[in-house]
Amino acid sequence: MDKFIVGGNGPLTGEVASSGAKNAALPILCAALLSDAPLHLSNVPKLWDINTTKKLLSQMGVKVEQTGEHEISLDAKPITTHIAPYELVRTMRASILVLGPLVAARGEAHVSLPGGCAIGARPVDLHLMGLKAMGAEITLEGGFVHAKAAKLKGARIVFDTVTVTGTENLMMAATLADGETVLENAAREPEVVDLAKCLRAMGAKIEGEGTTTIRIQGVKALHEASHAVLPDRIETGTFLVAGAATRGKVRVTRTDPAMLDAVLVKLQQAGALVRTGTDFIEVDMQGRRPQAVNIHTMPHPGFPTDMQAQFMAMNCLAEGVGVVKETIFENRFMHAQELIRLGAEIRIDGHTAITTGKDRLAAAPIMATDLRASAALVIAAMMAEGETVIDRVYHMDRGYEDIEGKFSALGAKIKRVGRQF
Ligand SMILES: CC(=O)N[C@H]1[C@@H](OP(=O)(O)OP(=O)(O)OC[C@H]2O[C@@H](n3ccc(=O)[nH]c3=O)[C@H](O)[C@@H]2O)O[C@H](CO)[C@@H](O)[C@@H]1O
Ligand SMILES: C=C(OP(=O)(O)O)C(=O)O
Repeated sequence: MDKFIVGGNGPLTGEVASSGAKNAALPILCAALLSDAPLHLSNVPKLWDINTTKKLLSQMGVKVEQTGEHEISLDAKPITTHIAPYELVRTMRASILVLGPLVAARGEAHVSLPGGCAIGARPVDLHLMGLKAMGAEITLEGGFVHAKAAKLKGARIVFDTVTVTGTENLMMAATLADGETVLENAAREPEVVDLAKCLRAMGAKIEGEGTTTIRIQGVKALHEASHAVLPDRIETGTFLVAGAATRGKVRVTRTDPAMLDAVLVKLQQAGALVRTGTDFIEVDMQGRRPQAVNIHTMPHPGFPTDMQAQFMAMNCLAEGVGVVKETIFENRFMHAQELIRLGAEIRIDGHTAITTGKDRLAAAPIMATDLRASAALVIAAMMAEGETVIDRVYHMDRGYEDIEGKFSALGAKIKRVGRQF
């Protein structure tokens, strides 16, 4: 199993380019199932989750062709099966995103239930509730969701909780339903907007993405299209926090500052000078120690749960006390125990983590428990004295392209041991 060896270093400085967004690319790859015509994608990041999705679609009979380093063309015409097996789904929860497109376009889907994961229970009841409202017959058996519908019907669906992949699944399903579907209390994440943009390029009729009400008029069929995946705001935010935590100056290019409003406010509160242009963001700590910040995770445009762990890492060596409240997932503090192994002072009280900034952290063997926890541990290890060994970095490979290459370009001492990705 791969490990990272991370040496403590001074301020990170320099420039890195953002890759395409994992959380936009995954639903967009699944959208290919909606059509018998090819879908050509660019700016697709090189990640394990993308490989898993390619495998999942290929084993269904979809023709998946890597046409360039970051380009993929898909053709779902030759599809032979509508089964998403447990072996693939258990390694990537986002596999549930094949459910809506399969029922809508192929009339049937057998998708393994994803189950819980390191950050929480993560049920998919709202995905199923929406498909039922659209007329699908749903049964659960042997750990699988079986969904059937000769033709889905438009419906008004009110989410009682904001769900990103739930919104995406039902938006995709609705593109081919009879009549109008209205999604109320829909997720407003930029990745939902990017999916709508891709679906529209395929011929779907969608309005209101990026607001809490999305209207979809079903069409008979979708056609050939091309789409460039939007930049990864969480990857961008991770490099910016690493810059701030190490008292450095980091610029991330090929990004969009408008997607990171809540994160940039927190970086400013931490004491960073933040400069933005149309496609870059720069943080500059001017050598200063960061101030601890308080975080309250919320659906977009609130502070993203996927940035919570990285800010907690920064708070460990910051000036003062930082209170982090996690409201999206019930178990997203696994990184805290590992940060404590590096000498951090963190008290967990239910869904709140209270960090008191220390003067120093020191290296220790630690273990990554999920994707963003891994990023937090790398940031903390860069601030710790000595060489930290981080185990189970396969979590990080799920969602960060060439993470050690990009951190090294900023001056980090990070080395992978074991198999290369
Ligand atoms: C592939 C992808 O895009 N993953 C993102 C997506 O995950 P994902 O789409 O799985 O997260 P959701 O937005 O669905 O989850 C939000 C909350 O809703 C609950 N819920 C969700 C669905 C459901 O049917 N019932 C239910 O109760 C969840 O348990 C959670 O408490 O959004 C999360 C929240 O921004 C991010 O952390 C993930 O990175
Ligand atoms: C939680 C995440 O991803 P997933 O929903 O794929 O587990 C994430 O991207 O931080």
